[in-house]
Amino acid sequence: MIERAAQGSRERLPLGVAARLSRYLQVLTQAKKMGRSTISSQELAEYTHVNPTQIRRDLSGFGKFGKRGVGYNVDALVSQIRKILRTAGRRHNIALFGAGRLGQAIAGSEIFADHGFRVVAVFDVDPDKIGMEVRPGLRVQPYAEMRRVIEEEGVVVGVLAVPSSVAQQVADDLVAAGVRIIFNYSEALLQVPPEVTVHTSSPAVDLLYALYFYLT
Ligand SMILES: NC(=O)c1ccc[n+]([C@@H]2O[C@H](COP(=O)([O-])OP(=O)(O)OC[C@H]3O[C@@H](n4cnc5c(N)ncnc54)[C@H](O)[C@@H]3O)[C@@H](O)[C@H]2O)c1
Repeated sequence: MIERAAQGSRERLPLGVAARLSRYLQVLTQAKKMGRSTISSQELAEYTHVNPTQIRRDLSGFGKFGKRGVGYNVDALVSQIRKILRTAGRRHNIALFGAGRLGQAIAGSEIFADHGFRVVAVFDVDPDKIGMEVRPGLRVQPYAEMRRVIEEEGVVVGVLAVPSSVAQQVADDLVAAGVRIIFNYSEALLQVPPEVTVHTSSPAVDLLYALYFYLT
């Protein structure tokens, strides 16, 4: 059903559906890394906290991949969901702001590597950090260069690993540079125009969410 609604049109998926598909994709990618070839809707439910009926409904368009008693074929489901989320075969370039403790950890790790995300630029204002190699082949660039680099590299996501006090300014500059997705690690409440999406990552909030399931 979702497949039919999304394929062949530029129509957007409802936010809830897109969010659930992303969660299924996350679990499926982990399962794949662990060498699993099939997964049941019951297991997907346990890992995503989405109820199995909802999962089966969401994935009803993938009927031929879901076999009773066997579950879904992980590879097939990953590629179908990527197609629907329009991430199949695409590379999404990320610019990271702040090369401090968190920024260096992000740049040096593979946390954004799944699903085609790649950190292609890192910016800082601290002269001591500019030029520093955060990953082989990736050096910290001066913040003043952000606009030019964003255009040249086709950056679509800005990740904020800067102090909260400067996060709004960086967000404003990103919006002015045409970036429409901001992943915010700082605690600042960011004001952005409606066409811009801000995702704030907070381990404490994620833990609260986990606690909610534990307590009920
Ligand atoms: N959500 C999380 O999981 C999580 C975890 C750790 C830290 N944080 C937050 O991430 C942010 C960074 O934390 P940290 O420990 O790495 O701090 P840090 O002080 O080590 O690093 C911050 C870096 O930002 C740079 N910076 C300052 N202004 C800038 C600007 N305008 N443009 C680009 N770079 C700029 C600084 O020079 C510094 O290198 C903080 O807001 C912190 O609260 C979030």
